[in-house]
Amino acid sequence: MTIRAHGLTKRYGDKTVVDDLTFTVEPGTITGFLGPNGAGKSTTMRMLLGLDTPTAGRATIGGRAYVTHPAPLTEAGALLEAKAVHPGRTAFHHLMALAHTHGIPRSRVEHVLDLTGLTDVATKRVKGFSLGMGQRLGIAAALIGDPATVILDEPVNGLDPEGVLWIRTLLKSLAAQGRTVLVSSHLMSETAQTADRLVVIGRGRLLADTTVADLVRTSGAAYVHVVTPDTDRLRTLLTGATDITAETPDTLHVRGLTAQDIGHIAAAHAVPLHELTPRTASLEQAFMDLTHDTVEYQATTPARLTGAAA
Ligand SMILES: Nc1ncnc2c1ncn2[C@@H]1O[C@H](COP(=O)(O)OP(=O)(O)OP(=O)(O)O)[C@@H](O)[C@H]1O
Repeated sequence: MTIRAHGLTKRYGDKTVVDDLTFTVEPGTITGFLGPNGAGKSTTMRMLLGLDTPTAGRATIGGRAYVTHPAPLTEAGALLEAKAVHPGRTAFHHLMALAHTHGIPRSRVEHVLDLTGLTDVATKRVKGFSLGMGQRLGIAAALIGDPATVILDEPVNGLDPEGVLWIRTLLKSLAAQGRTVLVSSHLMSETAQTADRLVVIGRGRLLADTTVADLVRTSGAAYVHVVTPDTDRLRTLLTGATDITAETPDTLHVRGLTAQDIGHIAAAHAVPLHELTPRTASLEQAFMDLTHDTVEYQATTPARLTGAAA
């Protein structure tokens, strides 16, 4: 089932939290939904699921609004932040109650408990659960209807490294089964290890709808590190470069040309090269470059620490 947001907009008073967002999430892929804190990810996900009404625009799953599906839990399962679970209930009873109201058999409850590694604690009360166990229970609930579409808001929150790895494997298997997987995060490096595509937002606006590789390539942070005894000559030959900086007397950092382009040009003009290395920015850097202007709360150094005030 394809998820589509078309011109999706949400305003609270005069604040536009989601601003004319249009994107598509395809089946069989994991799409990472990225943005700094407060970018509007949760609000967008809530609108996809019909929990918030858009001020303008439309959100559809499989061509129709989520709430109009006859059996929504089998169409889309979701983990949203701060999901209320009755603390006195056991994990098993929580899931059974959910299954019961949706005509889902007990065998499916047992299956999702097993899938999320909660079988051994299924009869424990939820109030004794760690953050990670609560998160696993939320994921079990999201998967209970065997949904074609899975929407998870910050699923790795509170998980230890083993849990993070488990989530990654789970998401990959869900996508491999042909499901549509949309997963939000504010952690680029974590998302890049799992996602096929990235939808990046900042202050509610679409900043990129791309693949990980393309994001790094187009972020402007990729360059080629060139070492040559003849930097002056090479500089004059690299007319196609968008930017050339001299790092040391024999080192150039070249943007806008590939290592292959530079190698060919140098060979054609018999300029000796001692090093020719493509260097890409870290994903974290690419993400920060992209979202920098949209971060709500920029860190500033308090005057006290700079010695400006006693
Ligand atoms: N009910 C509401 N009334 C007013 N403002 C709201 C409401 N819900 C969210 N906001 C504001 O909308 C903005 C986006 O919030 P949202 O939770 O969607 O962002 P997010 O990208 O999910 O952030 P985070 O990563 O911190 O969870 C924030 O500035 C938030 O304060």
